[in-house]
Amino acid sequence: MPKSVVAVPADIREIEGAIWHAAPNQYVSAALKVADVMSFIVPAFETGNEADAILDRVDGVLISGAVSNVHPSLYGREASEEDGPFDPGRDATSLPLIRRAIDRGIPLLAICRGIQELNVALGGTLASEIQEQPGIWDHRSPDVSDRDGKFAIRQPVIVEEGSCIARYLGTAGEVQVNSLHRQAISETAPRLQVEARAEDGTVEAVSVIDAKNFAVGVQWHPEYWAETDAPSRALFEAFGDAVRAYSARKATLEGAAA
Ligand SMILES: N[C@@H](CCC(=O)NCCCC(=O)O)C(=O)O
Repeated sequence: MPKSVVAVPADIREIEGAIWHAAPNQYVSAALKVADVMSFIVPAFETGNEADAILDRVDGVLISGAVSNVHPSLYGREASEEDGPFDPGRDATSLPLIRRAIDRGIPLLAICRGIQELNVALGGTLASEIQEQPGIWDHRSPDVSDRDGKFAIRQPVIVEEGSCIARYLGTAGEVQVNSLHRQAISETAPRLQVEARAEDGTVEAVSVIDAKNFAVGVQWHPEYWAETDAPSRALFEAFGDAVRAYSARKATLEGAAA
C-alpha cells in the first residue's frame, strides 16, 4: 500500500523579492515522521484551486499555523489595522478545503491558524489581540530569538474528559502545550464542540459535531514536538491512522467500482 498523502495549504511568502507558496517544515516533517503520511503542499491561489479536485487526490487535510490572520470580511467584520497581516490566497484555498473535507468525511487536522479557519469556515468568528481583553493571558509567542524557545511547552489547557481530542491525545484534564497566537475563537461555529480551554477561557481545541471522520482543531502546536511530546505524538499518530483508514476504504470502493 503506497504511503497516504495529505493536502497542506501553503502560505504566501515573499523571499528575496519573489512570491513563494510555502509551508513550514515542522508541519510536513511531523506528518511524515510521526503520522507517516506524505504532504502535498497546495499553492495558495486566490482563484483557480478546485477543492474537490484536490481532495480526490489526497487522503487527509492538514491545516498549518501561520503568522497571517483570516480576513475579517470572511466572518462579517470590517478589517482594522490590528487584524493583519492577511493572506487572501491562503484563506481562499484553506476554507473551501476545510468545508469539503468535512462534507466528504476526509480526515482533517487544523492547527493554530487552522482552528481559526475551521471556525470561520463553519460560521464562527474570531477575536484579535486577545491579550488586550480583561482576564485573558498573553498567548503570543515568547519574546525569544530561538524557534525552540518560541514553541516551548509552557501553558496548561484543560481537555474535556470523553472528548474526541482527549481520545486522540490519549489523555484528558490538564495538558501542557505551547502557545503562539494573538487571535482566538470568539463565537464558536454551530457545528463545533469546544473540547479544551486555557484557564483564562480561551478556546484551545474543538471537534466537528457529527463528523464522518477525524475532524479536530487545536490552537497550540503539536507538530513542533510531535516526535518527543507524548500527547503531540499521539495526536499525529491518530491523524495518520485515520488517513490510512480513509485511504484503504477509498481503494476498496474504487476497486469495487472498477
Ligand atoms: N495568526 C494567528 C494564528 C497564529 C499561528 O498560527 N501561529 C503559528 C505561526 C507562528 C510562526 O510560525 O512563527 C494568530 O496570531 O492568532
